[in-house]
Amino acid sequence: MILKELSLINYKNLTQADLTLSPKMNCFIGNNGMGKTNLLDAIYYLSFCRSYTNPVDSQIIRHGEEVCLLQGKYEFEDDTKEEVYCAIRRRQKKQFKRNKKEYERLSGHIGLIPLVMISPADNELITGGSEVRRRFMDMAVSQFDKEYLRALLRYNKTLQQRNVLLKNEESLIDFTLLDLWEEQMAEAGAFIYNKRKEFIEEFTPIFNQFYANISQSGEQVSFSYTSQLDDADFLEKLRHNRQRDVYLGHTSVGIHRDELEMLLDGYPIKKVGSQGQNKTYFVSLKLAQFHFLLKTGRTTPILLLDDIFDRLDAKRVEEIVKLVSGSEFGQIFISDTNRGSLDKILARVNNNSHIYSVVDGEINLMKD
Ligand SMILES: Nc1ncnc2c1ncn2[C@@H]1O[C@H](COP(=O)(O)OP(=O)(O)OP(=O)(O)O)[C@@H](O)[C@H]1O
Repeated sequence: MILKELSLINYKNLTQADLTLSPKMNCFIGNNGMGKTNLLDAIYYLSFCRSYTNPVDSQIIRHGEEVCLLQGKYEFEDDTKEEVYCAIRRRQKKQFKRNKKEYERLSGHIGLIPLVMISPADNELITGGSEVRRRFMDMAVSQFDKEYLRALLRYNKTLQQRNVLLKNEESLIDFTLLDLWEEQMAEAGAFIYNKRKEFIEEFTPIFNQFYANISQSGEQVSFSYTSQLDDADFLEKLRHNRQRDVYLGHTSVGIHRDELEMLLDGYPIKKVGSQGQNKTYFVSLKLAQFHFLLKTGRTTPILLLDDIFDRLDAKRVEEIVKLVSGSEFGQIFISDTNRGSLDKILARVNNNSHIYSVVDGEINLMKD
C-alpha cells in the first residue's frame, strides 16, 4: 500500500503542505529543527491516530492556531483506495474519518494503514521502563490482530475500574463488583499473555536474522519475556493478592507488569550495549516488526526512517541501505540532515524517488 497524496495544515511547525508522493522513496532533507520529523510524524498520525513523539493532541496544533488538519490518500495493491482525514481542534474531541465517514471508535482505525517508524527515540526501547517494551509488543501485535487490540482495551478498562474500587476504604468496597472486574481482567489478561508469548517466539528468529545482517557479526540477540502469569492462574493470583491490593490501593499483579528484557549475547543490552550496538538493536527490532507485519497482513506496510544513520559505522549503514532498498520494502519516507547516506539508497532504487527540502516548516520538492 502507498500513500499517494498527503495534505496538512498546522501540524506542529509545518504550516501547510500538499504533496504527491513517490510510490518508493521519499526523502526529506534539512537542518536540525526544520520539521523533517514532524512530517514523518504526521504520516504516523494518520495510521495510529496519535503522534509518535507527543501524546498530547493540543501540542500538535501549530502554536497560535486553533486547528490542525491532516489528509492522506492511500492506494492498495488490489487498487482499492482509502482516504483518511483527521481534524484536531483545541478543547474539542478530534475527528477521524475513513472515506468521509467518522469513526465511532479510534481503535477501529488501527491496522488499516500498517506502518513502522524507526527513529532515534526508539533508543527508549532499550533504556526506558518496561512499559515502553510492552507498548512495542502491543503495537506490533495490534496492527495485525484486532482481537488482541480489543482484549487490551478490555483489560485496561477493567484494570482501571478495579483500581478505582481499590482506592475506596475497605468497608466501602463493593466486592461483588470487584469479583466481576477480576473475572473480566483474568480472561483478557490470559489471552494477551498467550498472544505475547506466541509473538515473541515467532519474532525472535526474524529479529536475530536482521541483527546478523546489519551487524555482520556473530552477536546473538534474544528476549526474556517474563510475566506474573508464568507460574499461576491469573484469577487465582488476583484473588490471592486482593488483600494486599486493597492495602496498596492498586492492582499489583497482571500483564501490565510484564517485562520483555532485551539481551545481547545473553546479557541485558541496557547494561552492555555500545551506542552503535543499541542503535543496530532497535533498527533490527523495527525492521523485523516490518517483516512480521508484511507476513501477517494483507499489504506492504509504509516504512518511516527518521535520521537513522547517525552513530552507525559505514558498514552497518551500507547493510541497512541494502536491506531497505530490497524488494520486500515498499514505500519509504526517510529524513536526514545531509544527502550522504541517502544518495547510496537512491542509487539503488533508480529514479523512483522524490527529494524534498525542509526549511522552517516549508516543504519543497527538489527532484522527482
Ligand atoms: N505545536 C508546535 N507549533 C509550532 N512549532 C512546533 C510545534 N511543535 C514542535 N514545533 C517545532 O518543530 C521543530 C522541530 O521539528 P522536527 O523535530 O521535525 O525537526 P527535524 O527537522 O526533524 O530536526 P532534527 O534534524 O534536529 O531531528 C522545533 O523547532 C519545534 O519548536
